[in-house]
Amino acid sequence: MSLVTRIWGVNLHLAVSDRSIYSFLRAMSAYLEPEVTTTPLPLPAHFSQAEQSFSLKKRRPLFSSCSTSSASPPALLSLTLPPRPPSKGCPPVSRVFSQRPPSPWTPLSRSLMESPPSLPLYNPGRPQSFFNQCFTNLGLLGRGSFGEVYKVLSLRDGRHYAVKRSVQRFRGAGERNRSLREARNHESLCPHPHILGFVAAWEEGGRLYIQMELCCTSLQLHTEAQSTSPGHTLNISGDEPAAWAYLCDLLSALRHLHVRGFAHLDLKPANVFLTRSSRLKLGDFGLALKLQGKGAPVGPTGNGKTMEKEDVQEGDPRYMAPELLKGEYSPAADVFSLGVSILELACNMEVPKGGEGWQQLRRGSLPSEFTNGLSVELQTVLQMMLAPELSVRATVPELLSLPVIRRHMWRRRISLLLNETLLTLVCLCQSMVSHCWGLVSCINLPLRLYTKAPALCTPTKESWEKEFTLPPSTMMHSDSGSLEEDVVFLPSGMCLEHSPTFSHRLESRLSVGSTSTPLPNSSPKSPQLSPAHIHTLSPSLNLTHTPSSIHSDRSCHTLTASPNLSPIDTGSQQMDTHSQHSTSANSARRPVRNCVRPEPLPRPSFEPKNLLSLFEETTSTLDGEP
Ligand SMILES: Nc1ncnc2c1ncn2[C@@H]1O[C@H](COP(=O)(O)OP(=O)(O)OP(=O)(O)O)[C@@H](O)[C@H]1O
Ligand SMILES: [Mg+2]
Ligand SMILES: [Mg+2]
Repeated sequence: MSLVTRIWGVNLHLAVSDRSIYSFLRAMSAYLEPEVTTTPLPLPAHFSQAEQSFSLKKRRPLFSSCSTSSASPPALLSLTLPPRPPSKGCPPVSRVFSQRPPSPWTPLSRSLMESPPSLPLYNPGRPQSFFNQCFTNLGLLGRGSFGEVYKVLSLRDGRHYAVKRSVQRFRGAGERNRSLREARNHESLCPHPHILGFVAAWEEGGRLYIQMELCCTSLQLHTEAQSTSPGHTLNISGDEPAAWAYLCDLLSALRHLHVRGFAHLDLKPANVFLTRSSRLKLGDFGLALKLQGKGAPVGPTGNGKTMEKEDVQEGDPRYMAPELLKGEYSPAADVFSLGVSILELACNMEVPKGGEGWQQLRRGSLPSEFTNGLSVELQTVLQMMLAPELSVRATVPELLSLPVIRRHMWRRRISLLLNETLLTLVCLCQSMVSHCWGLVSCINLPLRLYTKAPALCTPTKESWEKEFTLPPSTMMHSDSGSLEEDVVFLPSGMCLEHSPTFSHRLESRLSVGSTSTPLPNSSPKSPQLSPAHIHTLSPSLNLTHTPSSIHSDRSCHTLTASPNLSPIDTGSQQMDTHSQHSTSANSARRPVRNCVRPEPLPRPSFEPKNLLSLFEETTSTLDGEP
């Protein structure tokens, strides 16, 4: 068959036997030909592989912050955008940091400026970083294009938080200012029940650190976990009631932002977080913009003052409002992004990154094959939010005044109130149980002293640090971070990941001593450290249960070190793993059970013991000693 097609004004005569060439050329000419009725929008910079149409959500490997232990780095990375391209116009990193600069700690938030941590918690004279002195790292929660987020235990107040650290060091003043703006914006937007809590921010070693409220997971991971859960069938009808609830929470967050003159500009399910009571919190203010004048749009259609181009960065193209491509920044962009997010969640569909599907959404036409299953009310609200014209698109106050939204808002408030009350009651019960457990431990103590059993102990932070402090000759000065920085992000257990270069550094660190057992998983590509590996690493390493695990379903081991620990035999190791799994729900509240013992003594198991068994075990152990 002969086909005549016109590309860039040139008529091509083709003998087409392959339909795919034909459809490709048609798609190309449809995109390139200027005589189409509506001019297609230019594509955002991130578009490399454009999805041509709408599709159901694909199943992805499950990864949630509540199951970080099973997440491999590739699975995690597949959920995130590619790293941002290196900024132009600044000297190479090696020149900026050729001489390793001292890493002074600079508080950025009001909270830290007004009450910085004092001695003995933080001592600036010590070689450890501020982070390392004030927090225990419990694992990686997630990674975005800008930062890595870790779950931490604050040694100041004993609570758990999330700490976000910028992946790259600032390359120039512009980048630093942009990064610091995230912290400033976040701080000025808190507190609000639907904004992720901000605690503190500081700068150290050319990186930004933001300490914030710890959430269970992101909305993106939550919905993916639900769609991959057993028994869940992949269908067009998503979860409309949940979509209404999400809409209510996020409209409330957006109202708060917009009233304060901010636009988020990166609203998407990955930047929305879920608390244990399933309350949604908007986070990641990396692209948030303080608009000139309350709610005034920025750009050509705004108040005449256009933002400097480098001040504004491109967000995720899937959720991006069409006018952002023309440089018009306003709160209306957030309404569009919220509309796309709700469409995705309500219809369980894959939002197109580009191509015809992307263009179609920006022309205001919803994919009827997906939206037909939704109620008319939700379809109408989505149409109002996804209107391509700024003047037609509904504002947040307009949406909040709709009777259907007001109705759902009430329902949502009541359901959150119930959830949170229930959760408080559960927490109360848990703390009562743990108090009872504490009493039992107190009764055990005199008996242990009497029988001269080794006291239960967890190596102190000081001993841990001592063990992990290398001789100066072995300190590494690579561009990706000093050894000290990796120790800052030292994984505290089997359930966490390392920064990509961590494992081989740990290996070299361990091989400095008498042990030279290599880490089986120590390649930067597979940096996860299994408990079995940790057990076989070195006689100086031991695993202890700590009572500080946050998620009861994920009892974390803590990698600790002590000078005179004995190697752990495989049997007890298996038993540990077993007991950890079988009693994971209780492990968070259980006192530390494994002990530092002299070499010949067998290591006690982690199983809960009563007074009698403890007495018997101790006496038999002492009897067996030479
Ligand atoms: N407070 C938190 N609690 C639990 N998990 C979190 C928290 N903050 C971030 N995360 C996890 O870390 C991931 C990355 O965080 P965040 O979005 O703040 O990083 P980012 O680099 O700014 O991302 P982006 O590429 O969107 O700019 C989130 O998608 C989420 O999975
Ligand atoms: Mg993000
Ligand atoms: Mg961000």
